Amino acid sequence: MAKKTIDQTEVAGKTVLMRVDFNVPLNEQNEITDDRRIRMALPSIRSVVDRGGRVILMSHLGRPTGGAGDEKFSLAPAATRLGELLGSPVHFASDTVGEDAHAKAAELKAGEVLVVENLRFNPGEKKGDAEFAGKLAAMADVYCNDAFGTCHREDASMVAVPQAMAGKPRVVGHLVAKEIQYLADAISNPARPFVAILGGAKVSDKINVINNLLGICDAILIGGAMAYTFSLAQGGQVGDSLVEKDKVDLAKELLAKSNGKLHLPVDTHCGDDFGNIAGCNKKVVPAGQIPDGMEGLDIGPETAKKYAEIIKDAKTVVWNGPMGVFEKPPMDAGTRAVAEAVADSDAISIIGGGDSAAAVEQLGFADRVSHVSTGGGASLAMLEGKAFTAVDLLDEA
Ligand SMILES: Nc1ncnc2c1ncn2[C@@H]1O[C@H](COP(=O)(O)OP(=O)(O)O)[C@@H](O)[C@H]1O
Ligand SMILES: O=C(OP(=O)(O)O)[C@H](O)COP(=O)(O)O
Ligand SMILES: [Mg+2]
Repeated sequence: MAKKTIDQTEVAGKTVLMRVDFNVPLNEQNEITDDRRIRMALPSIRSVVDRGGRVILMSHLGRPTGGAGDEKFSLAPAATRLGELLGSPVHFASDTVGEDAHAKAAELKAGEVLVVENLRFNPGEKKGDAEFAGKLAAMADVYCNDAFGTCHREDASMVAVPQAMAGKPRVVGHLVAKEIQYLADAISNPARPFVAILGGAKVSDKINVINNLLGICDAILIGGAMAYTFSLAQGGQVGDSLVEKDKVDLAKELLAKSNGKLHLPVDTHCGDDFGNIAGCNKKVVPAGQIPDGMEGLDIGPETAKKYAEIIKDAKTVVWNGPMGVFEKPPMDAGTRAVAEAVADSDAISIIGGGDSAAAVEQLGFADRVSHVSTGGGASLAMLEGKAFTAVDLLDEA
């Protein structure tokens, strides 16, 4: 059923608390390397600003642990970038529900925007804590969810906050409405062969979706760090590669029921210093033969060729997660080769995820795919047919 949108909501003189996904990729200098997630939130923000509403934006960024070094997860660079894109200054509060946020929210004038600091600096966010949610909810008259990349999460800002705002308008933003519509249409009756490509670093999250994808897709191509958990499951050597030991049994089960659908790398490009990829010792080895002291950083050239052959015949492709550490050449080669194969194919192609979107943009393929989605985990959840609690609880149109 269609959800009520921000455009259908009276906002003049009101404060709109908008959940966005400003979890943008940052480089080592803390500069935003891809601002797509901010740009894609502009229509909803402008919709409120242009009609004389006040906007309070909240988001997470990264996965802060509550320890030293968390400063690098500040949303301040995202707020600055938003101001540049809007062409007007944006206020920034150095806390989320503390004194600074309250003072700045109270001073906010019609047509102005306030970004509060990273939601995940508060332990209550991941826990879905009602007290934390209540403090956010009390700041506004309207709730808007425009955080497509986070719609598969049940964090406080996604679920407990709109629950605490029952009785007030709780609506979807442009981006969420548009992404859900596009993905639902593309995957409800996919042209076949239907190929899923899975990579990236969030192995423990994303390995869980493979079970359902085996029943939906014709081929699943594995790259990124997930490959090494499968290598371990096959008794291979993974050196210092990123692995999820407690997912090895699941990987074994998935291999046993794969029915030839699950495709694993045949070779791996590895290196001996993640912190200095350009300058370290590197070599291509057969999959499952990564020496001690080295770690897998990309799929090898034979794997890229094998995957390109499968992609060539695909009619639908959904891709989440880079094939390697694409930010650091030469470990961009696998992601580039797969992106090229997807761009050259005549398949409907959807590439989703904060980092995957950055990869296709930086490698120059964004204009040659059907849809670049702001959500990785979120688009996979849609592909699995999972419902989003964070959207279901919003008002019907
Ligand atoms: N072999 C690997 N080892 C470590 N990190 C990897 C490897 N392959 C890819 N990555 C990293 O995965 C990250 C993206 O993962 P993820 O967040 O799951 O994807 P997305 O944002 O597209 O959903 C990238 O920053 C990339 O450097
Ligand atoms: O970047 C995100 O997802 P993605 O890496 O799957 O695209 C979202 O902001 C969700 O972040 P989370 O996976 O830390 O909850
Ligand atoms: Mg990511």
